[in-house]
Amino acid sequence: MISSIDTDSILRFPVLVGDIGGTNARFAILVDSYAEPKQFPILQTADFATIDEAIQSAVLDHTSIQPRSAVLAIAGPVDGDEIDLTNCPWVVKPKQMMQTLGLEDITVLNDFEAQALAVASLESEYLEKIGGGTGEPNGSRVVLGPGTGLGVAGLIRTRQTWVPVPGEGGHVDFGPRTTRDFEIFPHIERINGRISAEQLLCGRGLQNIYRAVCTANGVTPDLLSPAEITGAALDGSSKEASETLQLFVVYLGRLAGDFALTFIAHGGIYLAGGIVQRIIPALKDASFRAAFEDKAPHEDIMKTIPIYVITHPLAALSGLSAYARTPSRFGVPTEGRRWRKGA
Ligand SMILES: Nc1ncnc2c1ncn2[C@@H]1O[C@H](COP(=O)(O)OP(=O)(O)OP(=O)(O)O)[C@@H](O)[C@H]1O
Repeated sequence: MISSIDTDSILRFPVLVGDIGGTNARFAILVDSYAEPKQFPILQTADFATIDEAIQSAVLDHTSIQPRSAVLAIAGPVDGDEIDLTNCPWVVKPKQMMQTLGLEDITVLNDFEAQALAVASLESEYLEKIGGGTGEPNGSRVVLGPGTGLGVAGLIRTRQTWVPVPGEGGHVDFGPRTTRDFEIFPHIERINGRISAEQLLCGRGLQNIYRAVCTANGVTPDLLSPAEITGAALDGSSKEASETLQLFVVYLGRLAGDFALTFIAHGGIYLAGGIVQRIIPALKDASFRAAFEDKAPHEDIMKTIPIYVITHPLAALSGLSAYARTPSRFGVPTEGRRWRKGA
């Protein structure tokens, strides 16, 4: 019987850890509790028909180590024995994976829980601080990651353990505030009539803001990908791209401030994913922290809360590895998300 906070949590080594996103999947094997993870090259989910095939040919065929356990983080809700990924056709079928891949024990978590586990365990060398504030070591933390979508998770400390709080915070409503916002927002694409934070704060969000800025200015958009937009903003070659990045940073600051208030996150706000790592100079602009702190009547609290960009290239894998080594350090409920041979 598996209890809701798993007391029988020890994982048998070797442990396969995997961070499976919409576009990329990253895997590593932990041979024992002390060894550094053995990493495998990042693979594109589109290159493999199934996750079983990907693990077999990109991991198991390249090592003599046979993992006994697996901890996998996926972008999508973990419900039932067949788990669909949100932005990818793979279906995770733990019972089948035990047979095809020789695993005895499989735990499936949400990708932002994995980011939260990373926040609880990363060394300071992988954190770049943006502005002031001093984190309280045991204070609540929030991780926000604009990537293919927008992920949000909380992390709270209770009874000597870190408890990740997964959620769907990327889908909260996001409204205009400044005069300029009111000019731009009518041109932002809506989903069922509404603008959620994810419509603005992810790769697609950069494109949405850019197109809306171009429409508001009466110019034809000529930059296509999120990378082109941030590239043209950072090298100053496009006025609309520059404004897009400024707005992106301000909107991210506002939303981060809202979640900091929600959790009273004295432990800090942690920004995850590939986009923030690429726009650190823009996040260092005073407008980002100003938007974060602009939360009357709580500006004084906001000033004390630190913000960090996670610079670790494989942060989620590092969080999963920390969990696999000592699951009891973390309050991760595994009921309905852990499959064991013979259980
Ligand atoms: N230089 C860049 N500037 C802005 N956005 C970028 C840049 N390079 C890539 N992107 C966008 O970042 C998003 C992917 O984010 P990220 O690299 O964090 O991946 P992810 O969401 O973790 O991916 P996966 O779903 O595969 O895990 C895509 O929308 C992509 O277009």
